[in-house]
Amino acid sequence: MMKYVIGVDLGTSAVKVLLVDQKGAVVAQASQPYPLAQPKPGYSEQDPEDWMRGVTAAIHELLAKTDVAPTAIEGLSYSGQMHGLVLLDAQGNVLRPAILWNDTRTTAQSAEITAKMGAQFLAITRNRPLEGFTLPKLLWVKENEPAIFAQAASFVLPKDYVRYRMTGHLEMELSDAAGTVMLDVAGKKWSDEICEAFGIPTSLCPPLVEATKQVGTLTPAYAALSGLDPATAVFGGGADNACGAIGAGVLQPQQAMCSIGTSGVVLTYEPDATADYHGHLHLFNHAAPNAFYSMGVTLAAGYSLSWFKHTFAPDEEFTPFVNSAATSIPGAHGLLFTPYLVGERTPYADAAIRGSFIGVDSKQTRADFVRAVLEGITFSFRDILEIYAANGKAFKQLVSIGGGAKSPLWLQMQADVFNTPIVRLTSEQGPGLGAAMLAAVGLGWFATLQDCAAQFVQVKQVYQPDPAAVTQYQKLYDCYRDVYPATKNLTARLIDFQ
Ligand SMILES: Nc1ncnc2c1ncn2[C@@H]1O[C@H](COP(=O)(O)OP(=O)(O)O)[C@@H](O)[C@H]1O
Ligand SMILES: O=C(CO)[C@@H](O)[C@H](O)COP(=O)(O)O
Repeated sequence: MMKYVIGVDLGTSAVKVLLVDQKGAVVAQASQPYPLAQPKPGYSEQDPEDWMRGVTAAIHELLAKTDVAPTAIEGLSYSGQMHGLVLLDAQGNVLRPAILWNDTRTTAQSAEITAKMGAQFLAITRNRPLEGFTLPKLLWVKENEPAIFAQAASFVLPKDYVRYRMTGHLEMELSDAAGTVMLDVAGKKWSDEICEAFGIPTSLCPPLVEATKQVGTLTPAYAALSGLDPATAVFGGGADNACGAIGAGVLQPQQAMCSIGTSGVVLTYEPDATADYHGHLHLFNHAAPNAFYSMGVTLAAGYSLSWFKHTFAPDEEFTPFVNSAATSIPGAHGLLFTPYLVGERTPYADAAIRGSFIGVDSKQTRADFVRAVLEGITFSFRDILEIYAANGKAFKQLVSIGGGAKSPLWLQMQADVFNTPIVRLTSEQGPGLGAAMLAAVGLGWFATLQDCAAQFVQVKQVYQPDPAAVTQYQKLYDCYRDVYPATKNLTARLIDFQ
């Protein structure tokens, strides 16, 4: 009898669930969106209850789409949006809305961490204390909501909360824990030094669990609610970018991926923790055992496109809207866009920068604006590749995943802007597939994630750079690079008018 696993990808815009068989075929998938609240400029929050509603509804939809018996689904694991702070009281109740990875209210706390620990912080956590990471969020709650902080008994990350609700086991998984910047990344343990320096009781930090470790099974109550079998084995899961890398087969040195979700990421596998990008890129524990990955992050990648669509074409379908950019040309008839809608992380750690359209001309059409948005997002990924290049790393190809990888036009644009072949997989659901692979390996179906990738990760097409477009895009990228310094002070002054 064929056996199955489920990968639950708890994204920022939606939860995606994948039912995958032992051969790696995605036999069914379902998705449920949830809202994102921005109560003030720079704030970004979600209600963990919305995640639970979304996950359960998506599992119902998944089961309804197939006649696979729940008892044939042997395991389930997760991929989760990173860094989001979920504060729990002693009974496991959520104390306030989750503060997400793209929330930048924490500039003062980030500066405070740098002032206090500086280079030592980078040496322990292998990262700079950027606004999006969890420790500055914890400090923000401690300083601004002391009554809530006083009630906190533990904190978890988004997918760890969902796993807790499904199994009753409260743990934090290692690859995601790295993104709290409270971890000794090379030592794979909580840093007592950091907790002590910032007055965070170590009792708040839950036990750590590895990605392929079984934490338990579903509670009878959640099994009854979801329609899954109570014996379903539940595994730790991973940070969405770690899972995206696994689902893209990025499991060897020199392999790299580009992910266009709500955020945008360029990531490469690091076999050990010796890589040193001096804090210009993140370095985290991989969900693959004893490995690491480095990455740069564009805060508003797919989010910029979604913002543009819901603002100017709310009633159109995504695919024709994106395809309308084909009627424009490289450079969008002289229009450039920078995707700094919520500030930026890589290469500019700047919560105050905002996006811009430069070169608006009366001959331009809406298609030019769509094209400029796609190009601006893609140039922001090129910025990350330039950091890798400055550190001696050039990639032979990049595997492209995430919602943005649905678009052939955007995939070709990536090949042209990066002057690098772009690999499209049979499914763009890299993080969800990675989550399913963690369950498959946890169940012992494969000895290693690499063995599992050889079976599960299938290439659909490779997009080769077009030399004429590469030349055009090089000139345009040179202009793009000049937009940040020219708009930094100007857009910061406009924030007061928001
Ligand atoms: N047909 C499409 N073509 C190109 N991009 C798309 C398409 N549909 C959605 N997207 C982009 O994909 C993004 C969502 O990607 P996804 O990987 O699901 O994100 P997340 O995991 O953050 O929820 C959206 O912000 C949107 O810009
Ligand atoms: O903050 C980061 C990585 O450091 C983001 O990449 C989040 O992990 C959200 O991912 P998506 O929802 O865009 O997949």
